[in-house]
Amino acid sequence: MDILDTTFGLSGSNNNKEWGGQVQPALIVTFVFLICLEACLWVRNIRQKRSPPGPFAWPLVGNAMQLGHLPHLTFSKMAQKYGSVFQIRLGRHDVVVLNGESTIRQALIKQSNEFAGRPNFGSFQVISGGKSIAFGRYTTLWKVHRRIALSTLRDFSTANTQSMKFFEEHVVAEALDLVQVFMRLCANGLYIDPSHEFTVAAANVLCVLCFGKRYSHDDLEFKALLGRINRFGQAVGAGSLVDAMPWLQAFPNPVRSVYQNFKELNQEFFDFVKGKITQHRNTYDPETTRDMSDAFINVIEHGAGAEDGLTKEHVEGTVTDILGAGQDTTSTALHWILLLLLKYPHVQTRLQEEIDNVVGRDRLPAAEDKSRLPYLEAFIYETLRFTSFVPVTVPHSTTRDVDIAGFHIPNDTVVFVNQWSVNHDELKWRDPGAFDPSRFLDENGVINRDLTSSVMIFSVGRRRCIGAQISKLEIFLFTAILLQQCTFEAHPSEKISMDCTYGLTLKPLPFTVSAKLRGKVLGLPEKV
Ligand code: HEM
Repeated sequence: MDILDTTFGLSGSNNNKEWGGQVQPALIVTFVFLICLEACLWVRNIRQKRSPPGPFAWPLVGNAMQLGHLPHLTFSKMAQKYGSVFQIRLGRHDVVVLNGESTIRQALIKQSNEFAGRPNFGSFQVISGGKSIAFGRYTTLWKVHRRIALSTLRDFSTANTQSMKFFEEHVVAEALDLVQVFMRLCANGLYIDPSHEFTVAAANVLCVLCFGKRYSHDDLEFKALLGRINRFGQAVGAGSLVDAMPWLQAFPNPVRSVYQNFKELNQEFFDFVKGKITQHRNTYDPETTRDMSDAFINVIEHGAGAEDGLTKEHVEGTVTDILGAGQDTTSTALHWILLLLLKYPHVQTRLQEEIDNVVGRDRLPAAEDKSRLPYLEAFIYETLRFTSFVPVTVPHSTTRDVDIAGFHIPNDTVVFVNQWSVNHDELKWRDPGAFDPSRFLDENGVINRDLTSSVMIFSVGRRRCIGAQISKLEIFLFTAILLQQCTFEAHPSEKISMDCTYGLTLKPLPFTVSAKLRGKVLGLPEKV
């Protein structure tokens, strides 16, 4: 014990004192050297005027400590100082941040190939068994993979009248089930936290598409799985920090624990999907396509995908991606919608009046009613704009040396796209910090399509979300049906807060709601 104390202990060791005497000045000299080096590089970049400007980056951490709890807000402030294209440093990576509609469109649409990459982050390899579309690098194989995912998703949703009807029926069934769950849980005026119910509803729409199966709101195994997906968005940031600063893995710290957790939850989620795909393979019949898993097995393992070089693992990767990317985002959207209905009861009343006038009380709202419900559409767009709940896209990277706004960006530079800055640009939106659905309507109540297409939440260009169309339809149907059937009331003693938790998606803080039936519930169509 004595030996251990004198060899490794902090006090009473002559060795340590000797080392301390040599190491401390050495550390100080190294640190000063690094600062000088950083300063020289920073000044050189500014002089050259070729690299985008940006704040001074500290050795080792760069600007990581300056981003704060809501980085999109920090980026928007920095853009006011440095311009719409600026550069920060995160650990060992230079990161270019793009802000504002014209700059982002210039990069992601006009120079779409150059900005379509994803950084070569180790943490991205952990996702969807390393075969993710959303986190995959921009290669020829990736393009085939994405094309198959997008066309299969369309075949099962919006490709034609028949697929649209199929998709709509499932969403309507899920929305009506949600009404019944709300009625059961809110009986006798009880207030409930709706987050789990929205998560299950959004996940079920995708599970029906992918596995031909939906789950009960009380299914414990499904509940645990969804909890993992929900934590994904929060934990993915820790992965990126570890990629930027690998030394964070060397000692116990909160980022290291979150990253460890991130790896585990990805593995568990991937294993769940793998089990489902195995069941599909065991009962696969090339003559009958039961659901999207069958369709992916068909095209990837037995069709064009295999010829192009896709493997069996791409089937699991695709389904994991679709469930992961689609569930959390859509349920978060529904969550914000409900919170805003509670905060602005007069908006809720106006929406119900519009639905009652156009649809009535004898049938359910349908997709084809959309064009005759402009205030509802305006309300949904304003929710997407105002909350901007995917404030920054998945990180992009450049695929070759490229120039933008007069600045030179080398190949393989990490690029952050600040969608929030587009939706809150004071030059574009009157009073962007106010929630006002009417901003999208002209004096005759007609929706302004130029404005709605300026709302940026699904990104644009080669990496644009593949689920944009189905989630817009889903959000429309859920909102219309819930509002036609129920009135939602906030807890009288609860302050309605717009504060949120930060991750890949911004989520409202927990709140409670009471739902009251407005009349008789219309009949449930047949469910899977
Ligand atoms: C309101 C709902 C949704 C929002 C706000 C949303 C938003 C986004 C955003 C911002 C991206 C990143 C784009 C970029 O990096 O530039 C993305 C990518 C993606 N989303 Fe969505 N999404 C939603 C729903 C869905 C749904 C329902 C699905 C699947 C059915 C889906 C599948 C994907 C996939 C596969 C990608 C990766 C695309 C790529 O890297 O090429 N998303 N989404």
